[in-house]
Amino acid sequence: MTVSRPVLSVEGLHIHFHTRRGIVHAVDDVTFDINPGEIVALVGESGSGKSVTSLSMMGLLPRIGRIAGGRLLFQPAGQDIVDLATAPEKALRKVRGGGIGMIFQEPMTSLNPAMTVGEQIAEALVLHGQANNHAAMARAADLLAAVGIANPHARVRSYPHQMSGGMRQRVMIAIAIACRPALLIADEPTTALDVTTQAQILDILKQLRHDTGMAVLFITHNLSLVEAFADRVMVMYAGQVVEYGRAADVMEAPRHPYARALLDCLPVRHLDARESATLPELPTIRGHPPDLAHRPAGCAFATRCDMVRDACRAGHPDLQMVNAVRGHATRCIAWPEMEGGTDI
Ligand SMILES: Nc1ncnc2c1ncn2[C@@H]1O[C@H](COP(=O)(O)OP(=O)(O)OP(=O)(O)O)[C@@H](O)[C@H]1O
Repeated sequence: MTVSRPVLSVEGLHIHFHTRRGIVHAVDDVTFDINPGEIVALVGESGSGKSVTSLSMMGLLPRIGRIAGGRLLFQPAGQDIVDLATAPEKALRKVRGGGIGMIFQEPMTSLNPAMTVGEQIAEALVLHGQANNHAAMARAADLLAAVGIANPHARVRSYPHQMSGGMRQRVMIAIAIACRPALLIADEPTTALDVTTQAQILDILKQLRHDTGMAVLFITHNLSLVEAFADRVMVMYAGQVVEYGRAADVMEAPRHPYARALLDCLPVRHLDARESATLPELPTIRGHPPDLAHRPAGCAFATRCDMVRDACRAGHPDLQMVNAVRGHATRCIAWPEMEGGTDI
């Protein structure tokens, strides 16, 4: 039996920002793999380090940020391994939009308003040597069809402002998948869209991974999307992965108080607007994340945690296995005392 290797292995990643307030430890020892065809969700509040982790893979960190340690091994099947943490800009340029595609929250700011969507898709193909100008325009129409845009041969001549938000996001996906990437990074791809369009976009991504074997790193602050969409989830807090596991396991029985608190903040799903209006106000997680320029000595969640004890403030908790067979781990020493703690 051949076991395929992960398409991306992140090993002990540290990212620092050199600011006037000191060194901000934005990402602190993050390790994970993504396998071919797998959808992995990276979840956490604003500022937890999700975007910075993904930007580092593309060599797109802001100027004051740098990778201070670790490896980012990009290893698509049949190709040489590239360490994206140390690769020269020329190699990163080849990976960006080539081996790794990327889509963001607001397609209007990423699309060029002065070019037709067909020209923009074709440009990606020509830039990466996938087609000449003529063939690229024909392929652009195929790609629009693949992301569910009706009348693709006419639509290649549309400008972004002539399309709805949902259609523009489909165009962004078409550009991102144009060069058949082994990995797609989707950073809050549906946040600006209504619920129906959100579901359609996620369905397209699922279908694409099914058809092409592309892996997806899905970045979101919205845990309610994770269950239906992702295979595995990693919960980030203050620059660290605090829990990871199969999406269903983490949603069913979270083993870190932060993950549990995020779940408690979810609205009851599948209610219409009138029914939701009658719900009591949603809980929020009290307190604030720590200042990443002055990391606390113990657990970063200790000041906000209702299970905190002295040992939590004393030492820095490591990730520990909850269930090794199912690959479920938490960075909490108190997890056996959580509801249903030992019986999954
Ligand atoms: N340009 C910057 N200068 C200084 N610090 C930064 C900068 N960009 C990010 N950071 C630091 O990195 C941390 C992680 O930021 P990041 O954007 O990855 O969070 P996020 O989880 O993606 O949040 P969001 O959901 O709001 O995008 C921030 O809390 C901040 O401390």
